[in-house]
Amino acid sequence: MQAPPVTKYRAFPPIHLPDRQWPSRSLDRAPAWCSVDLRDGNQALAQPMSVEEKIDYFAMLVKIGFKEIEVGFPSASQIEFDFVRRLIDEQLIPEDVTIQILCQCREDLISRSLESLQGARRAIFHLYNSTSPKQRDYVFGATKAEIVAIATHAVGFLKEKMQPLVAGGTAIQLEYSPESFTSTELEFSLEICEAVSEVWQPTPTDKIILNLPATVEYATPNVYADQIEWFGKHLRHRDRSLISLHTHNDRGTGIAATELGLLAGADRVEGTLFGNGERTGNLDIVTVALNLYTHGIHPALDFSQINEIRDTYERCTKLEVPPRSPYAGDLVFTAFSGSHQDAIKKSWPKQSGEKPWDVLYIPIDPADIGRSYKAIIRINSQSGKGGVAYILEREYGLDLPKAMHREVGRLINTLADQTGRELTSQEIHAAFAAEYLDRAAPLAIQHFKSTETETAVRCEVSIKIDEAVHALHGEGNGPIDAFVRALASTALPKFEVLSYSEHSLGKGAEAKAVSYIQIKTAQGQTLYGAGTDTNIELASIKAIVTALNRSIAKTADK
Ligand SMILES: CC(=O)SCCNC(=O)CCNC(=O)[C@H](O)C(C)(C)COP(=O)(O)OP(=O)(O)OC[C@H]1O[C@@H](n2cnc3c(N)ncnc32)[C@H](O)[C@@H]1OP(=O)(O)O
Ligand SMILES: CC(C)C(=O)C(=O)O
Repeated sequence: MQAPPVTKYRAFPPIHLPDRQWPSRSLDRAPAWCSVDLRDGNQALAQPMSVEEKIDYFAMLVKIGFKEIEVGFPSASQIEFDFVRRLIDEQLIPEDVTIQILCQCREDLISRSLESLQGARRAIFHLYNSTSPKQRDYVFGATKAEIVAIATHAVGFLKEKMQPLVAGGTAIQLEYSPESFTSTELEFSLEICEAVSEVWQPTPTDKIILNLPATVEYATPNVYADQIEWFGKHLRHRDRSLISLHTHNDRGTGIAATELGLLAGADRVEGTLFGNGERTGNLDIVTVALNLYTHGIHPALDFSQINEIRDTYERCTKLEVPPRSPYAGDLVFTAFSGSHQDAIKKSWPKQSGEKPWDVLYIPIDPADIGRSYKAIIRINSQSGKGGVAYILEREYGLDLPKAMHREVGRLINTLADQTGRELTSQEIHAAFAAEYLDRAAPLAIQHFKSTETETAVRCEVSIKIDEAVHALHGEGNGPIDAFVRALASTALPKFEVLSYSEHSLGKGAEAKAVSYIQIKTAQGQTLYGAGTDTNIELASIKAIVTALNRSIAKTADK
């Protein structure tokens, strides 16, 4: 970083809006929502979704209740085009849902996009061109007048070329985005939007959508609100326009900017589930919608099964919802700290069905979105290794070493995938025990005894390998080392012990030791075994044996 003074970057200039109204307003209704997951979200994925994944994702968006869904950029690629065709040809678009497509202001792309829409009942045709001084200069090498002409020419071209489609029964609504709006002079954004409207000729019953994007977030959210309020105040035909917000999250305040933009008078919000999108992402619609809900405003989107939604999202995007992501993250309904747990425990019983939600530290009833306060112990195919380790520790006293979490997590995740439902803690423990504690083949320890000599530890071992019993002995710097050396005399795979940890399990006469041992085979495979016994040495020996049994089984599976 540059040493002070920081001259490399400049502050964003404030907006002159002395009579701004938005700071004293409150949100009192849900905006119109438009999901751009399948376009802005998809275009930001290293591996864009397949047509099948897009179909699944679209069905989920419909189920959530989105009435406007930007489904892609059909002139960009065959896959995007084919997806739009499938939606239309297979009649997958419900009556009350409008698809939206994005297109640059270029004739060939407009024509191709219109082709993709043949037979649709309705569509929002979303045209954009970038308007900021830097974009005008670097990307287009064009004057303001030329930038306006790019947009108005495209709108005129669209209006003319869409006539056969319209005559065939497709209703087209125009959305225009002055891309890089927040970095554009407000007067120029207004000028270009009005020029576009002039060509399109919207009416109060057939409005134009003017989408004002924070293409890259450069300023604090209050600046965005000022820009939106300024734009709405100065727009000539406000009653013929819907003002739409489209924020990104470069400074981490995309959600705040959207909420303030709504206070500033916007009608509509574009965003994605869990904020997927370019760079740091788009606005997270889940959060804005549930923020409204927790203020007593129904968002008209249904997130009552948020785990399922997250599951489809993760499967289709190959992204993960971070554990601290509002509402949907694994850990957001989990209190680890004692004072939080105490306050929750005390306030929860005071909650009655009639009263407004008031449980301390939990701003939303987890049940409303299909979650529970014990979310960490709700393990399904979405759950992480931390949750599995937490359950094994909390319910069974098994304090797995951190490095073991990943492989145990994977084991449980596979099981959850296979069952396709949430797993109970008993099922998780049973799966852990079967894999790590009770694996008694092909090796089974029958007898182990160690004795200390003056210089080393010596062990006598009786071990079953497949069905044959072997008597072995070895010497090392401790019982584990001696056992490893004893096994070296057999035909078993060679390995070394990478890590070892143990703790006691239970108290008093019933107490046992549990031991976790990580081995590395000569082939470079690293994996854990675990063992319990009243004898601490034997617990470790059993852990080595299960690690070896697992290794042999995995090698055989390959
Ligand atoms: C902020 C956003 O997210 S906007 C959406 C961005 N999304 C995408 O770009 C995903 C899909 N896009 C694509 O697949 C491709 O960009 C295509 C198919 C649309 C176009 O491909 P190509 O023409 O091969 O390349 P490319 O996008 O680089 O085109 C750049 C040209 O378009 C011009 N251009 C860029 N945006 C626009 C626009 N909105 N309207 C008109 N012209 C534009 C550029 O000035 C440049 O012109 P030049 O060739 O005279 O220098
Ligand atoms: C096309 C526009 C709306 C866009 O995606 C952006 O500016 O981020």
